[in-house]
Amino acid sequence: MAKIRVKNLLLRTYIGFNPEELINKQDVIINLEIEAIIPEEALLADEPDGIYNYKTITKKIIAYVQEGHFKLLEVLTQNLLNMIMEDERVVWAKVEVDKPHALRFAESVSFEMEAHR
Ligand SMILES: Nc1nc2c(c(=O)[nH]1)N=C([C@H](O)[C@H](O)COP(=O)(O)OP(=O)(O)OP(=O)(O)O)CN2
Repeated sequence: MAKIRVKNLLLRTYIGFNPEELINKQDVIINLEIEAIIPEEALLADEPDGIYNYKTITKKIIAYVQEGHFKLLEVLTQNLLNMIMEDERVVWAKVEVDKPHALRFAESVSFEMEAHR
């Protein structure tokens, strides 16, 4: 078992339900923690066959976030978590999505959600 961390993935998307948020993209910062099974053969052979490839899930998330429209931060967070858990090799995952300047007097607001098998 191994824990993978993808740190501070900075993307732009439509996030929020205020009128101006529906038409202007904003930054979101995504942090992922993924515990996945590592095949013994991959470790012994130092070969990528059968590994949980962190690039694959990161690219999928980038495309999904950049092409999507989300009114609620919790919906975006939950959908990313669901996407990660679709892979049977993932035993546990945590997703945090940060929305900088979401509130006038706060640096940011974030939602954090986790799931396990
Ligand atoms: N549970 C959630 N609550 C809110 C979400 C959300 O996604 N989940 N989103 C928003 C708004 O989209 C936005 O992030 C903040 O709202 P806003 O009213 O504009 O906040 P301000 O502090 O800027 O409000 P002012 O009245 O201008 O001070 C809200 N809640």
